[in-house]
Amino acid sequence: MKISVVGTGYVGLVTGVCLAEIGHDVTCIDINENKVKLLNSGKSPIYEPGLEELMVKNIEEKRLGFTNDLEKGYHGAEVIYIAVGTPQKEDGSADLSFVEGVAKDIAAYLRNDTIVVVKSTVPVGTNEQVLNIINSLIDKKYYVSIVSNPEFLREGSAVKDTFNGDRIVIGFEDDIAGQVLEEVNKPFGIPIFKTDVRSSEMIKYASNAFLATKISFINEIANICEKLNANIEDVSKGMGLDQRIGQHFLNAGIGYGGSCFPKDTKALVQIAGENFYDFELLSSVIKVNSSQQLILLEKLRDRLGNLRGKQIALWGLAFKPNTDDMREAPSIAITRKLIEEGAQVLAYDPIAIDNAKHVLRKEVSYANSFTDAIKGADALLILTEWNEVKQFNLSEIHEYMAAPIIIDGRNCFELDEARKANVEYYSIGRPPITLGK
Ligand SMILES: NC(=O)C1=CN([C@@H]2O[C@H](COP(=O)(O)OP(=O)(O)OC[C@H]3O[C@@H](n4cnc5c(N)ncnc54)[C@H](O)[C@@H]3O)[C@@H](O)[C@H]2O)C=CC1
Ligand SMILES: O=C(O)[C@H]1O[C@H](OP(=O)(O)OP(=O)(O)OC[C@H]2O[C@@H](n3ccc(=O)[nH]c3=O)[C@H](O)[C@@H]2O)[C@H](O)[C@@H](O)[C@@H]1O
Repeated sequence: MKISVVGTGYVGLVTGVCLAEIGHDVTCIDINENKVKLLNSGKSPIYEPGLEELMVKNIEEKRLGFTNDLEKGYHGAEVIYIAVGTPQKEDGSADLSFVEGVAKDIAAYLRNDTIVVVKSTVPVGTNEQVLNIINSLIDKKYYVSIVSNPEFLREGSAVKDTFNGDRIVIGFEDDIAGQVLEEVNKPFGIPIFKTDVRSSEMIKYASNAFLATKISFINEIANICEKLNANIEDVSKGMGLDQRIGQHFLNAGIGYGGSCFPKDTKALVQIAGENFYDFELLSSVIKVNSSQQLILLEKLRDRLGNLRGKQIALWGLAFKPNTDDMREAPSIAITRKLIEEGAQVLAYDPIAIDNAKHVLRKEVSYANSFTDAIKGADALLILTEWNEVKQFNLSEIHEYMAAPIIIDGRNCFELDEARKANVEYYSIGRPPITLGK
């Protein structure tokens, strides 16, 4: 099938590459010329395990191309995927200007019947709006139908998720369009859940909101565990063994970040509000997450007192491991506060430093390695659970820090390990390890 994918961000690029891999003839369109140049030279603009290799393979096998020439990009497409951003506006609602812009572009270049698939995360009713925009602008001899196909991939495992997802959701009113999308996706071998367009749009927001709720819930349980000297790791495991609860997304930490949970939870509260419904539970989830992002600082102040002039090392800046994405990373709020309180911050992240430089306060300095960051530090804060962090031999920390104080926002180490390594270790929802204990 001849497919065009509009937007080559985390979702569009992965979708385009994976659709090519299952045999479709794919053209990816982006208005960002630099991105397209990079992509055409076989380089991925984002860090995503396995993506670049698969991309190069499909370019070589002539099933995948990139362009910023809209006429060429849209020409002859039987299916057009919209995968552009839907960022958060100031009031929390979703900014649909990119999606609407693409709808106008599609109308301007349409020369055949087409199925438009909305992959971007959009408020209920947006698919209808997109179809109305296109239909109001095109020659009536062309027939356009719309299919909602929300995306559930996670950054850092996007390619793997695309080939191994739990479900593919397609929402449609036009049965033929639904059948075509089912055919397009069949080679993935993933169960396909069919529904109407509005329910499909809601499935995406409800799924992200539910996952965010799990995280804020377990973080509050962790905070209570700390007061009661219980251990959140065991509490999560014990809860997760109940299949009705499930073991996933019960890792306590410094809260969720990233390009989607923060914006999609806020957008859903906004959508509910516009329809005269106060989504109290989700509003609390968001509030809990904001406080949780700063919980390490409370622990740091408890231990060091005033932070003025203190040298603080940070391990990890990205909102999660295996990605260079810094959007809404907890490190942004944490570094802002540290700088405001007069601390000197030296940070290391294996992948995200280039992006971090654009969003963190300019006072933050960057190290060349994890160990470089902790040399002479008064305390270490762990913000991202990179494998290199989890595999670090804690006993070696004495070579770099005279009196190691570690405040771990991602529970990377077993308490016993910290005890044996003779370090002071404060984590989330677990008893502290203080020297001699
Ligand atoms: N990042 C993620 O892990 C996930 C994102 N989503 C949703 O997918 C959508 C896309 O997200 P990302 O890929 O993160 O966005 P992104 O911001 O990384 O990429 C969007 C791309 O669209 C391009 N673009 C904007 N207007 C255009 C136009 N008129 N024509 C062609 N290209 C255009 C931009 O240049 C950019 O390269 C959002 O709605 C997001 O909520 C859904 C699931 C996962
Ligand atoms: O809509 C989206 O963009 C995507 O949002 C999330 O994916 P992503 O943001 O890439 O990453 P997650 O692995 O879900 O992690 C999100 C945040 O939650 C945090 N998290 C996750 C799980 C957990 O148990 N505890 C926890 O604090 C992570 O550290 C991270 O900051 C969803 O998992 C995807 O299904 C969805 O497609």
